[in-house]
Amino acid sequence: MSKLLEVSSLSKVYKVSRGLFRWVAHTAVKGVSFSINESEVFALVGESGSGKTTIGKIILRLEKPTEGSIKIKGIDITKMGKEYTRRVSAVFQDPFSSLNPYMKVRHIIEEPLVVHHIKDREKRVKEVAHMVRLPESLLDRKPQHLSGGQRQRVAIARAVSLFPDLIVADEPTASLDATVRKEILDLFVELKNTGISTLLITHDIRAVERIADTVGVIYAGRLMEMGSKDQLLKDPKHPYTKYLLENVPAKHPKHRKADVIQKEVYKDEYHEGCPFYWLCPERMEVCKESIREVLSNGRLVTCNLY
Ligand SMILES: Nc1ncnc2c1ncn2[C@@H]1O[C@H](COP(=O)(O)OP(=O)(O)OP(=O)(O)O)[C@@H](O)[C@H]1O
Repeated sequence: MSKLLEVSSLSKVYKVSRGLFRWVAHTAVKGVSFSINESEVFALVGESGSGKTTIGKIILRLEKPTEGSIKIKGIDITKMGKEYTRRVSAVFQDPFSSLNPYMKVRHIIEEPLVVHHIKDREKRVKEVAHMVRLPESLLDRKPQHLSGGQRQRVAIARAVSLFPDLIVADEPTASLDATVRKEILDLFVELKNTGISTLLITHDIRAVERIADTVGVIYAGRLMEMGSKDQLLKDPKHPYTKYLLENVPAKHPKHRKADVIQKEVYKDEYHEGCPFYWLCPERMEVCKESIREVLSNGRLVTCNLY
């Protein structure tokens, strides 16, 4: 498989206001590197506030990185013009707010084709509607007359209308019920089989289990572990990955473990040490000061235990 997207040493520091004329630096992403192959579903999984969306936004060129670079097929994305929006598209969590309520579905799907001066648009709209299993009879409706699942199909149809190389899908199923969620997730596998890769951004391990090929686990802006889905789910190495897997929401709340992750750990004081230090059952003194990245056979573990 050949490499499609290469993210190298990506960092993002936000300036956060702390009152009048007072700003503090907040590191949302720190030294993250990974690559996505052609026809691959790469899942970036982590809790709320871990930096997943920020990485997605940087890949979509909606945010600028503080450090690091991103290349698509070897070309730096900052050197690419409008062509980049043809190659990389996005699907967001809430299709209702991301779709124009005043436009008919066919025009929503057609919009990127107009921007890129594509001919034969009517044919292409029908083709992509078929690809995402959106009945043609819905093309003349407006988003408010569709169900949540149908709206997300419209958002995906628009995202694939230019046959991109990559879709950045940020929590694409978070607002859907369980059955529709599975159907929408399976769509990304079908798209993969047509050559479209997906970066799935999610906090949901079950979504990862269902469709990912490769998984990156992110915590407090750092990539803690990365490997194939089987490696990661069957043989997790990092104590944080183990924590995440042990805390996959149980079907009934009374079977869930206590949520021990405290928001206070998202502080910037442990610059060079492990951000999971205070919660890690296997922590060592050295983890306060430094953290080691071990890469072997494409599997990464950012932990002093290895
Ligand atoms: N524009 C911004 N200014 C300042 N801080 C920000 C900004 N955007 C994000 N952050 C902070 O950066 C960190 C990472 O946020 P991000 O949205 O990337 O996390 P996430 O893992 O996607 O979480 P969620 O699933 O809740 O969106 C958080 O601490 C967040 O508060």
